[in-house]
Amino acid sequence: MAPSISMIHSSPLNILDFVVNKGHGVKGLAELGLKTLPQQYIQPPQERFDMSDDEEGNKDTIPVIDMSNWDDPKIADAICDAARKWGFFQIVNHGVPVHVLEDVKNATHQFYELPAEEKHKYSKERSVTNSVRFGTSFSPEAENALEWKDYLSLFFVENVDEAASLWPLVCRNQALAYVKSSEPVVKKLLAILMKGLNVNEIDESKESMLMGSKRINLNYYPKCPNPELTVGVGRHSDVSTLTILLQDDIGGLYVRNTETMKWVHVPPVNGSLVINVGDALQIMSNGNYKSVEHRVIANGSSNRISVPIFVNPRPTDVIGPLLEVLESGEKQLYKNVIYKDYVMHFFSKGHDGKATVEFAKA
Ligand SMILES: COc1cc(/C=C/C(=O)SCCNC(=O)CCNC(=O)[C@H](O)C(C)(C)COP(=O)(O)OP(=O)(O)OC[C@H]2O[C@@H](n3cnc4c(N)ncnc43)[C@H](O)[C@@H]2OP(=O)(O)O)ccc1O
Ligand SMILES: O=C(O)CCC(=O)C(=O)O
Ligand SMILES: [Fe+2]
Repeated sequence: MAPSISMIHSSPLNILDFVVNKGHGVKGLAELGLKTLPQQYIQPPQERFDMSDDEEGNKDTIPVIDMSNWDDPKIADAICDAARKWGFFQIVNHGVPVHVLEDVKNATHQFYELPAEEKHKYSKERSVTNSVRFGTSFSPEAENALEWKDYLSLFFVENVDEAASLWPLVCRNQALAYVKSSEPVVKKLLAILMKGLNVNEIDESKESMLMGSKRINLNYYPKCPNPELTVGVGRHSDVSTLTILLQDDIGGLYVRNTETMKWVHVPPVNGSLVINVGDALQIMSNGNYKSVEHRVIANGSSNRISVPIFVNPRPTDVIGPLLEVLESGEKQLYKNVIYKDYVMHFFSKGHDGKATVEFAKA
């Protein structure tokens, strides 16, 4: 029997069962026509978005960098400066064809249009592989309040073609095309960022640490009955080396300006990709490049999707500040950690802003 709103609301346990265990996700919950947000999603006041942060006066914006002349030293400087100051920037003329971006956005919608029982096949409990996971919120077992987001997460170490044979058919080719066609710009960005740290050659071991594994997430944020009480994604920094984020035209991603501590909107720019430094690169660069806190608000009038590619070390890699950086004599801020341990720590708790990186503090 299809559940009714009153059945769902009657017991707090039913919400979790419906959303997490039965695989309906928050999309299924939103489609029941809820008028009020279930209590499990109510965030503490300090984690809700204060709309006064988004007033006209807050005119800060992250840089938008044109990559068409990427080997121009001015472009390289702009990229390294943005990674040092903001940890975030947008790129245009990046070489990933517009149709590839449109196709992966459409495929994301198509995946979420599948019946719940179809998506549930990819849940942690049922998926035939750890590398394909459909889930909701961030770490529902560890969070005090849930987040208003569903995701499909596709992971691979090096060989994407092999991994992709297990990805859902409805989005497989489109996700694959997006991963493959973004690879040249990822390599260019990493080469520029490494040069900015006096690393002039990326050998095999560095290549593994910088981009030995990837995770592509298809995120879905359904329309929310009380967006002011919850979040799409709570304050966090990514644990990746770099993240390449494709967003649709709805908006709602905010980045912390680490000087003013204000939240700055990342406006959708047609055809652009949002790039951000993750914790792994903050650690390798000994804090010279910043992995900055960001969050996504919930939206009361529109569904939203985004498709981040997290470019990571391999799980077994040991990461720490690069020798080339420490040679200048700066104090070592981070110790060496096994990347898998770092990621397990990240997933073992709810989103807690910049606290994850404490795990690697020297
Ligand atoms: C979901 O909302 C998110 C996600 C993010 C992600 C931001 C990133 O930067 S992702 C990049 C992370 N890096 C990697 O994935 C590369 C390294 N990966 C690994 O080392 C492994 O895949 C692993 C993460 C350590 C998982 O190892 P495995 O041996 O396969 O063990 P599992 O039992 O599958 O998982 C262990 C533990 O982690 C949780 N978890 C695993 N994968 C995910 C995932 N894709 N999404 C959410 N949670 C995941 C899982 O809950 C397991 O804990 P249990 O207690 O449940 O057993 C940013 C913001 C977001 O809102
Ligand atoms: O949806 C977005 O714009 C950002 C999502 C995000 O920060 C993440 O998945 O790590
Ligand atoms: Fe993120």
